[in-house]
This record gives sequence, structure tokens and C-alpha cells, in this order.
Amino acid sequence: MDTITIALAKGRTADSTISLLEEAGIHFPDFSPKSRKLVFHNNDRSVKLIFVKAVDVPTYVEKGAADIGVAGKDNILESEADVYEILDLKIGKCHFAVAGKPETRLEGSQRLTIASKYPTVAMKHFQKKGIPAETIKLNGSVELAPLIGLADVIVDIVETGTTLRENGLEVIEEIESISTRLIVNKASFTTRSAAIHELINKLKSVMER
Ligand SMILES: Nc1ncnc2c1ncn2[C@@H]1O[C@H](COP(=O)(O)OP(=O)(O)OP(=O)(O)O)[C@@H](O)[C@H]1O
Ligand SMILES: O=P(O)(O)OC[C@H]1O[C@H](OP(=O)(O)OP(=O)(O)O)[C@H](O)[C@@H]1O
Repeated sequence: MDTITIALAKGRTADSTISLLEEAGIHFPDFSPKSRKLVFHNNDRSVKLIFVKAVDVPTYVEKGAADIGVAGKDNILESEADVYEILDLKIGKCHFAVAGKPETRLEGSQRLTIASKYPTVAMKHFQKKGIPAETIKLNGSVELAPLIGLADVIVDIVETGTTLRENGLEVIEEIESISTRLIVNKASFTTRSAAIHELINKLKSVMER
């Protein structure tokens, strides 16, 4: 039997994604949220689940190491991976925003320095606005950058707004909504069409409930 490989983001969206797959009738008996195991099979071994860093999911799918991926729209946009985005799983909801100190103005600046875990998204956004900008890539705690003068503003994920608020920052501009998406490798979409569509349809019917 042909096995479909799904790359799933470790981290905060993993448990909800597993629950969704279980609701769709795809069970992983060995899975436990605390486990350090990275590879799981479903009961009939038709689906293999691999756990990868959230940021790496689009790469695994683009390169064909996984047929399907479950990743945040943030990482899909940042990677610019050449994959099909098929389904919005409506989990991990948040949005991209430009944020900074309350007095910060974007317009009229000579050249903005933007700190972000998402430099490609940030640069594209400011290019579209016609505002000269340079990016500094950070890997976390991005909210620190405007506070200590490393950058004028940040482009980051905002969910509840707590992290911004507790650091005296504000949303200056919302960029776009983020949620977890199902992506598919372009070759697999053709060569494994039946198995992939079966899985997509199972997930769709759970989403419609
Ligand atoms: N505060 C948040 N609220 C809701 N969804 C979020 C939030 N932060 C991130 N996400 C979504 O969840 C996905 C996984 O986030 P998670 O924090 O687990 O991974 P990460 O940002 O790569 O962190 P780490 O570097 O610690 O592994 C992100 O790609 C994004 O789509
Ligand atoms: O609006 P909120 O609900 O406060 O959520 C937003 C925060 O969550 C994410 O950080 P994460 O927890 O992944 O930490 P890190 O990127 O700083 O490591 C994001 O980068 C923000 O800092």
C-alpha cells in the first residue's frame, strides 16, 4: 500500500492538528503529547506523520520529503515555497502586524529598520507601500527590538496582543490573517491524487460539522 507522509509542525498547533486527524478517522495509537518521538503511523500504516519545526514544514513539502504539510500561513508566506495550499484548518488563528512604540510613524521616515522572524514578509509589505526599509532577522523575543533601539518597528504575529501590551508596544498596521493551512507537494498531488483527495475530503467533512 502507498503511504502518504504528512509533515506536521511541532509546537502550539500540534495537538489540535492531531485531534482534527483523529476526528477524521485517522488514528495514531503511539502518539502522546509528551512523547519525544518524531515519526508515527496510523493503524493501517497508510499515513506516516513526521514532526518537524514549524518553519521547516513548507520545505519538506516543496522538496517532496512529505506529500502533505500542516503549517501556519506565516511560515508558508515566509518560505515562498512552491506548493499547493488546499485547506484552511482554522486553528492557530492570529495575524501579522506591524508594531512599534505608540509615537512611531511609518510615513515620512527616511529608512525604516524592521526586526522580524519573517523578513521576507516584512520587506514585501514595505515595498508594496513604497516605504524604504531594511530588515533584521531575529528568531524570537522580537518585541525587544524597538525597546532597545535595534529596530524602529517589528513585523510579527499578534494573537491576544498581550506580548505587545506588556512591552509598551502597539499595532501600527495589520497586514493579514494567519491560520494553519494544509499544503500539498505539486508532484504528489498528481501521482498520489486518490489517497490525497481521500484525506482532504475526510478533513473537509470534519471542518463542515
Ligand atoms: N501567539 C500565537 N497565537 C496563535 N498562533 C500562533 C501564535 N504564535 C504562533 N502561532 C502559529 O503557530 C505556529 C507554530 O508556532 P510555534 O510557536 O509552535 O512555533 P515557532 O514560532 O516556530 O516557535 P519555536 O521557534 O519556539 O519552535 C506558527 O507558525 C503560527 O502559525
Ligand atoms: O499576541 P500574543 O497572544 O501575545 O501572541 C503573540 C506572540 O506569540 C508569538 O511568540 P512566541 O510565543 O512564539 O515566542 P517567540 O517567537 O518570542 O519565541 C509571537 O511572536 C508573539 O511574540
